[in-house]
Order: sequence, then C-alpha cells, then structure tokens
Amino acid sequence: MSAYAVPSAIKSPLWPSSGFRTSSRVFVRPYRKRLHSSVKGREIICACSAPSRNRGDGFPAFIHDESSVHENVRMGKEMEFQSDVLIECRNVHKSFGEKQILRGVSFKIRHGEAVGIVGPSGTGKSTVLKIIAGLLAPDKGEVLIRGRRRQGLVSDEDISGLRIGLVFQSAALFDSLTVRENVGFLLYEHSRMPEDQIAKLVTDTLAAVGLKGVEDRLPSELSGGMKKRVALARSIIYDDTNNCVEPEVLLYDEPTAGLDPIASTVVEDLIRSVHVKGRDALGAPGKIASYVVVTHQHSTIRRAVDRLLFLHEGKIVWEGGTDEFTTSTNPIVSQFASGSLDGPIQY
Ligand SMILES: Nc1ncnc2c1ncn2[C@@H]1O[C@H](COP(=O)(O)OP(=O)(O)OP(=O)(O)O)[C@@H](O)[C@H]1O
Repeated sequence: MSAYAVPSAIKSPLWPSSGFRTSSRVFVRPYRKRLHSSVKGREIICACSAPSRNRGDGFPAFIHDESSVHENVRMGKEMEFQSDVLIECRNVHKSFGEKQILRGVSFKIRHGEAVGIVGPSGTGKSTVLKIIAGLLAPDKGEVLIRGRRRQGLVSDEDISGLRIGLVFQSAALFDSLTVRENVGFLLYEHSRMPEDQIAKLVTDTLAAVGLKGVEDRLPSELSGGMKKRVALARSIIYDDTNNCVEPEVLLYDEPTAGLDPIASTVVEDLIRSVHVKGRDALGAPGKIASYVVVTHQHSTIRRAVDRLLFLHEGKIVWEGGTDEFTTSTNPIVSQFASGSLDGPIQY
C-alpha cells in the first residue's frame, strides 16, 4: 500500500503506523486519560462503510426480459438488494496532483457480503478503501452509507447505523503498549466500561481470534501472523454494554501480505470466522456484517472472498464470483489471474 497523507484533522501523536478502527463518527478532542495521560494530542474515531456483475452499478447482470412479469420480478429483486446495501460508491473520482487514479468507480456492498477488490499495483485499491473509510474525500462522486450521503471526510456526525473498521496492511500496533492495551485501546479511551470489564472483553476477543495468554506481551514479542491477529481482534472488539449494536463492515488492506502460506490460511479463516456467516474460535457466530478485502493473493481470493471487483485504469472493469476469476475470458482478468506478461495490462 502506498504512503498517504493522513488528513490534518485526524493526525495524532498516537496515530498508528497503520490499522485502526473507524466508526460512524469522528471525535477530535484533547487526548486524555487512561493509557497516556501525559500525552497531549488528539484522538480519533473516524467515520465510516458496495456490489454487481460487469456493469459496475452494483447489481448483478440481470437478463433483461421485455415481459412485464419479468420486469416486475427484476425490479423486486433490485429493491430487495437495495435495502441490504450498507455502502455504495457512486461514480467516485480521485486524483493526486496531475495523476488521475479513480475515474468513476461505482459499486455496492450489501449486508452479508464478502467482497474482494483486485487489480494491478498502483491502480487505486487502497485509495478506494480509504475513501470508503472516510480518510480520503472523493474529488467527484459520492459515498453513501446506508443510503445517506457522507459529507466531507470522517467528521460525519450525521451518519450513524454503521461502524466501519479498517485493518491496514501492517498490523499497526502501538509498539509501547501491551497487546491488552492495543486491543482495548478505543474502549479504554472512549467507553465508560470499567477497566476489568475491558480486560475481560479483550481476553475473550483474543480467544475469538485464537490467541491465548498474550495479553501482557509487547508487539515486538509477537510473530507477524500473531500481530495480524491482534490487529484483527482490535478491529472487532466493541463495547457490548452499549445497547445500540450497529452492523459493522471491516475493510482489510492486504491482510495476508508477507505471510507464509499457512499463516495466510490462518488469517483467511479468521476473516471468515468473524463474519456473520462464520463461527469464531469459540464457536460463536461472527459479528461482522460484511467485509471488503484488497488482496493480490490467490489463496485469499479463494478462501476469504465470495465476490470480486476488478479495478483497472480507474474503473471497475469486471465483477464476478471468485469461482469465475480464473476461468474468465475477459482479457484483463485472465492476464491478471494467470500472471501473464502478454495482454492489455502493461507494466
Ligand atoms: N496521498 C497520496 N498522494 C499522492 N499519491 C498517492 C497518494 N495515495 C496514493 N497515491 C498514488 O495513487 C496510486 C494508487 O495508490 P494505491 O495505494 O491506492 O494503489 P493500490 O492499487 O492499492 O496499489 P498496491 O496494489 O501496489 O498496493 C499510486 O500511484 C500511489 O502512488
């Protein structure tokens, strides 16, 4: 993932090198209390939240039938799909300087979906995640969260009803904090939960991602795969004393980059397990309503994702099931899937 500028409104001395939790609100206020009472700065919970088939408009490619019966069925299905939409990008454009990266990206993420974004390096996949998360603003187009347009960046006091978490490529743990403090960070900072209750929730959440007895370790005492699991625990922990539990979407930026094949499988299965359609390490149903994974890894595409969006030259040029990825006759997709040097993608 390329480096990017953290918007000044959300810079903090404690801003992790990557990886943090977003929710539907942003708070920028003097940093205070439990973990770093001496640290002055600002703390953030930032805002944030698409799918189809080769149309880029978020709907599967329905076979058009002139008859009104079929039309009604189609409309009914679209309405049904529409009501499940948690996040939508509509005609999103983004440039950095003279460089036009996104040139009209449109897609939807529905409740219960496991979506992958693939495409050549530098094509803007991470940029899409940051725009969904509210860390970057589109130059043109809009992001809708549960049908409501987000205004500006993360400071969307108006948007509620969906929590969005972004898990960056590197685990992005705070080096000087223990695993417990890292995982419970936002609860220590923002919730009214007593510390012993947070500690218990941290232990339960770590157990859900298959980690036990590591609460007092520092990140430097963990393997790369363990760090990714800790980051995952940090992204899924939430204040369960809060009556209003909102659905949550997790955005993973290359979660298996740099991991060996077996460690990758562990992380891929974890991603599945915390999804509503999965079961965590304790056998409980996962809580994540939907997730989006940016990845280059075939194993991650196969194991962790059901539907793929292919981003190329600033647009979604193909959408389909993961099973269609390797058999697609689309020249861009087949070149990418096979890793061939011959084809429309030029390096
Ligand atoms: N804040 C920024 N300022 C300037 N250029 C940027 C910024 N963020 C991203 N870019 C550029 O935008 C392009 C897309 O970057 P992005 O990280 O989104 O691509 P990607 O598809 O995720 O790449 P990769 O697969 O290599 O991680 C790159 O050329 C990158 O250098």
